[in-house]
Amino acid sequence: MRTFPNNSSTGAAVEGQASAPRVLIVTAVAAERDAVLRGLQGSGRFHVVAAGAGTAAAAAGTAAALAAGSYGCVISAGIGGGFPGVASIGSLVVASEMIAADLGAETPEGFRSAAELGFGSVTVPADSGTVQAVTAALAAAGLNVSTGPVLTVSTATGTAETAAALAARHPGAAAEAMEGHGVAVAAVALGLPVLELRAISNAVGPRDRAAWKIGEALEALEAAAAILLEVL
Ligand SMILES: O=C(O)c1cccc(C(=O)CC[C@H]2O[C@@H](n3cnc4c(=O)[nH]cnc43)[C@H](O)[C@@H]2O)c1
Repeated sequence: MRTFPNNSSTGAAVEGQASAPRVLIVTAVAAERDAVLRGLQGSGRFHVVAAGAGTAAAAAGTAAALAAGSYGCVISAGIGGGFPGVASIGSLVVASEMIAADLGAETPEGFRSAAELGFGSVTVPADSGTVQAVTAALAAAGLNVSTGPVLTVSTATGTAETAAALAARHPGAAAEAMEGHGVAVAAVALGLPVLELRAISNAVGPRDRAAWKIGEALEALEAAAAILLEVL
């Protein structure tokens, strides 16, 4: 059982189930929230909200939930696209870092990130100890899990060219989704450890919406949530 720094004003977290700090899980849509809730089996220590798609909704929803309650850890969770050869459909990805991958500017020389343009970092590292603990627990449960950077994008990748460009800019990128960096920015603003967990529904590449395995991904998300119960 891990403990986390607690953002309540009443004191530090104490080891043990009864006093362990609460965990906030933020999904985009209700189907993702409901899959997580099924896995959590009614545990009152987790609060799960569907905040909407995209970083603005994710950051605002996370900030609102954190303002209304006391939490020791925040998780962005949902389905996502997996980079071919790194994260296959139906597998899980635990982010090592959450990267705002399309925050920047196009220039005649190509894309420049906001960090390269001098506007500050576009990367939020996940809490490394928790990443290791969660990844190990998911693997021990027999789930197919990998760890690597997860890219937050405003436009889902739909061509092989964009997929290749993202992979080249972010070596080792495991997945892309649309909320992780927003959740992470809100959590870090309050000094809370943050994670991102994605269940892979589709490959990052040429758009083929009919091929998305949403049911399979939601089942993997539910199974992963059941493991979170044991490890957090
Ligand atoms: O149609 C449904 O039943 C359904 C059920 C659960 C989730 C959805 C979504 O469309 C979720 C949108 C959410 O998914 C993430 N996502 C998934 N694949 C990608 C991708 O390849 N690139 C970017 N984002 C992806 C994303 O976080 C969206 O917010 C539908």
